Amino acid sequence: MKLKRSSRLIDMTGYLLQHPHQIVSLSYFSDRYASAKSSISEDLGIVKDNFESQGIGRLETIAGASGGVKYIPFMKRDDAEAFLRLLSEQLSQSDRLLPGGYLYMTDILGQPSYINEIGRMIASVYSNHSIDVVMTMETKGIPLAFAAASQLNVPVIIVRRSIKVTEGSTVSINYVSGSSKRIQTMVLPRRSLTPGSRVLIIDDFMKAGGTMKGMANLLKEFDAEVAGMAVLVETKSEEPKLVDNYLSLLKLSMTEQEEQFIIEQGNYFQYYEC
Ligand SMILES: O=P(O)(O)OC[C@H]1C[C@H](OP(=O)(O)OP(=O)(O)O)[C@H](O)[C@@H]1O
Repeated sequence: MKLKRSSRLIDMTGYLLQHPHQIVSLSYFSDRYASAKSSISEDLGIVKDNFESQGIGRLETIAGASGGVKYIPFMKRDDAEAFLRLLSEQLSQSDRLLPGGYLYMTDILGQPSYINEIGRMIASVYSNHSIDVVMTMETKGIPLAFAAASQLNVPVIIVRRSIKVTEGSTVSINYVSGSSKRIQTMVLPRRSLTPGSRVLIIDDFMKAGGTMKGMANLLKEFDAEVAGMAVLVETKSEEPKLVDNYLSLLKLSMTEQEEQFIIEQGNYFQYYEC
């Protein structure tokens, strides 16, 4: 369809935002808008400048016959800090503290506007880590995993607590979740991962880190590698954690009697590169 430049720019922006981490050729846009590649190239320059000035992300150019442009979602630091302040304020409501040092977050995990921003923050850190798959443990980590995976344009695999007849042959391991101090089981269908896959592990909450460690150990059974670990909230207690090199957006600190708590910034910005 032949469009004037302003309409092309709007449609092109929408298309790129809906196809993160995917190479889109100039020929595709040239055909889509019945416009010369030189015009498309100028359009993409305008979109690129706007993405970067607005902190929406980056537009990478890939040369060669199979080249084109690729939209890389990226949240600029000011926006990330502002969002963490908002999230921290929400999670600091006094009635959120649960027995056992947990935090009630189910409402946040069910709110797409929050989940999408958290996904974008995590994807901003791992956009150039060659992630093949995002992995999480049922249940509360699932929305976070999908939000990050959609921004990274990779699939999600979900670790289950028990064998499901609907998932074919499976690999299972036992682990100790520091939270419960009980031996628990992790199960993943054998066909979930190919050897050598680079996996980003995501969860909503980390206490002792046993769940994250279990998922990292499960990957060894598939000859896959941990390319990153990210949690929304970690606890300040239960140090040292059972895993290292994980990213947390927020940190929960409690008084001795576990009656009062504060939400602090996690270690996110140690991993964040402008
Ligand atoms: O760091 P750890 O000491 O291992 O604890 C973190 C676990 C515990 C909690 O899961 P649960 O609330 O037990 O399970 P679900 O996500 O299904 O609600 C959380 O979602 C992490 O997966």
